[in-house]
Amino acid sequence: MTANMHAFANGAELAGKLADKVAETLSAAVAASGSASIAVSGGSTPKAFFQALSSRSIDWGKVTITLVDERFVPADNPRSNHLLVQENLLKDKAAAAKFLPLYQAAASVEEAAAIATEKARVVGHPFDVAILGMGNDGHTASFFPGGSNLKTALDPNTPRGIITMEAEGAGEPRLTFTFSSLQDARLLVLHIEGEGKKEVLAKAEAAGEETEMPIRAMLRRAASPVEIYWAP
Ligand SMILES: O=C1O[C@H](COP(=O)(O)O)[C@@H](O)[C@H](O)[C@H]1O
Repeated sequence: MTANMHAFANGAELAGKLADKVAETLSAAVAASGSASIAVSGGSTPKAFFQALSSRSIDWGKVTITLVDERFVPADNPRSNHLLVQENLLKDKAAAAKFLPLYQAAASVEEAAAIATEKARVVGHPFDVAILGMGNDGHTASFFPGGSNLKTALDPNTPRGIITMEAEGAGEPRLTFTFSSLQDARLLVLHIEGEGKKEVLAKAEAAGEETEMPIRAMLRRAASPVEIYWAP
């Protein structure tokens, strides 16, 4: 519905300010309800933000961290988003947080999605914080253009939970929270960096089909305002 742009001089400044905002939101949630939840993205962008957040003083033992999306690979695979979070966020003060993985050692990605959905029932109604990324093709989470389950993923009537996605640009089969699971996060952030991503965002903000650039679903229909954090 609404998007607010927050532009920073560089990635380091963005990482610090975003970590401050997220820490404030998680601490407020812990104070209000005794627990807090955050779903984060993978990819190359969030590393510095994860490191900044891991040093913030939050009652981390009451915080559950999960992923917006994941590849169907175990946590020791270099392409695993879990591994990225393990190495950059689940350390320092944040080492006390609980982590809820999307990958499950199941016989199929469909089975893994069902197990992960069951395990995730306890968090995110709504998430206190969701941090989205965006690929150069306009995907967010694992909502890929041409994705096998894209229609279901973006359907507002698809229940909260994790579904599978396969797409040409995705590499491995994916596990992804649905649009309905993420769009009402109390703090909904789109974290992007670089001039190229700014151009992709401008294209996504223009007219066109959601299925061509699935980030449009968030920009157009999310119940929460999308807070865009950008640095060159
Ligand atoms: O595939 C993925 O990519 C996007 C964006 O990644 P980036 O490397 O361009 O920052 C990310 O948001 C998503 O979680 C990840 O699985």
